[in-house]
Amino acid sequence: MPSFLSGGIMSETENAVSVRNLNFSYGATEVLRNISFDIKKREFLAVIGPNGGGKSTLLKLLLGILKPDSGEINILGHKPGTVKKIGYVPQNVTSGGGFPVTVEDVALMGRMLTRGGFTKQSDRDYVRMVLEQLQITDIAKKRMDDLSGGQRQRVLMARALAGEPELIFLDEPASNVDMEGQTRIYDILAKLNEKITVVVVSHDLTIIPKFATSVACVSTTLHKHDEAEVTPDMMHMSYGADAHCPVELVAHGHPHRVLKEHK
Ligand SMILES: Nc1ncnc2c1ncn2[C@@H]1O[C@H](COP(=O)(O)OP(=O)(O)OP(=O)(O)O)[C@@H](O)[C@H]1O
Repeated sequence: MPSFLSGGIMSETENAVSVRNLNFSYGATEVLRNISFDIKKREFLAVIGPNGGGKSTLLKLLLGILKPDSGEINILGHKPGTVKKIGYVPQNVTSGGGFPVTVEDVALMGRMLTRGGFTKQSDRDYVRMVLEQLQITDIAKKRMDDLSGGQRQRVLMARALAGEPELIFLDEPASNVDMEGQTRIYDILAKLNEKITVVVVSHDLTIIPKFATSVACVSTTLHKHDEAEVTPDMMHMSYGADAHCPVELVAHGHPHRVLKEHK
């Protein structure tokens, strides 16, 4: 059976993402200061950091939704917003948007956004296969307004994957999803990561040892480690000077595993 997990032809640039001296403020609120980092192709980067640290803002800059105050961003060899083969799953999908569109239509729109032209039967077949792999075929004809938050999140993931991206950004993709759904999402991302670059913002540090190949901590500045480990510096940046293990580390049954050093 064909699978969207087997697609993804990489373009020729060495890095999927390169950022140099990036600065961004919302008015007088400085959000990101002098950030430089690279994401290599086929990395699985986990982006962590405190609430309000600038993680979502960074993703929006990489996607070209926001413009930097200064600095350079290169995505698959191009300027942000000009590359089609990028998937994005946004955070907090709290409403269906009030549009009378079905799940199938949303996923198909994702495919047509990156591929252009008219919808062919092959596009419909591909979308059906993506829905199957995400186990949402049963809701294909439902309207977005009639879905739970977790279902909507999976539909937006389907929309991103339907475009056969080379690089996918996900902002807390499992936040509205139960444990079984979370495992399914991360298993799919791990499989996708055999072919494409994955960047996931997550508060759940337990994904790091299981899935990530690198970790970046964003708290106005950015510290990146090209290994799947959270250092004491990152803990300090994310959770403050008196940081103890976050609840998720214990609750998911992997206490302390991601910590290089724990005091
Ligand atoms: N549209 C906006 N206008 C003004 N300020 C904003 C806007 N969006 C975000 N901010 C502010 O920018 C800062 C960074 O927000 P951002 O959402 O990027 O952080 P985050 O790390 O993704 O947070 P969280 O983990 O809570 O999702 C915060 O202080 C936030 O209040």
